[in-house]
Amino acid sequence: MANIQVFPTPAVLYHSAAEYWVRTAKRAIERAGAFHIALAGGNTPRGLYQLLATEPYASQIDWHRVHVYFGDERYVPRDHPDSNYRMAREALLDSVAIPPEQILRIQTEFPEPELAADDYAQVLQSHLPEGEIFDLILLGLGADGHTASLFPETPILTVRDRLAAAVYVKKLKAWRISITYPAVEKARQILFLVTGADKAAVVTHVLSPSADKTLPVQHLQAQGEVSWYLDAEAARKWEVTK
Ligand SMILES: O=C1O[C@H](COP(=O)(O)O)[C@@H](O)[C@H](O)[C@H]1O
Repeated sequence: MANIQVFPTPAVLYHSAAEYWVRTAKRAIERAGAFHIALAGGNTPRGLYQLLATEPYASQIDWHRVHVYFGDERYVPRDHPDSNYRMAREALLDSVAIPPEQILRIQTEFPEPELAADDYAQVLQSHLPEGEIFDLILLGLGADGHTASLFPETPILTVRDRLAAAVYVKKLKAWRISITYPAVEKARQILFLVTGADKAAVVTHVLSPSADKTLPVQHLQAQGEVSWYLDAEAARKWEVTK
């Protein structure tokens, strides 16, 4: 059963998510000496990343022990405005003392997206602790029900033998590279961040136990703890129907 919390504004949500990150990082570092986290891309998490780079959060985290991965990436150069890595770098990674070799971005320099995905699958296998388990994966939710780049009606949804894969998203006319269901499902903790009125319909669908299981996020068989942090706008229809 997921833990679902609704916050009045994105700003309040970001503070709670920053506290969640700090708690989870401290616990992982106490337990294993390292914190392995996969970041979400898109717009929603930017405010969280910016907050983590400031006080009172930044000094509570031992950044030297943080290992950063990405849940998905657009197949664009790393300094492209659409790059998830660029967003995270500008909002957080440039401002904190994570050793560069512990920032494991999805390398989009490969001539084919499949090669970039194969490379990232190897990176995950060789860098994640035994069992390929993330301590925390941050995820978003698209209005069409995608999470990471697990888009509806795409072949990546059936991939279970690799930790990362490439996917062509017809409606975007673009390639993405994403971690796959098995990589997500093994995580110790998953935190979804969803804000904005444009997500209200999909939030209601995804969080209603009786809704048709048509969206990728509904097929996630998470083994660890799952939390949903919603702002009031995103939760508005769900709160009415629950
Ligand atoms: O394209 C993407 O979309 C989702 C949701 O993004 P948001 O801006 O609507 O929050 C995101 O989680 C994913 O990482 C990203 O590549």
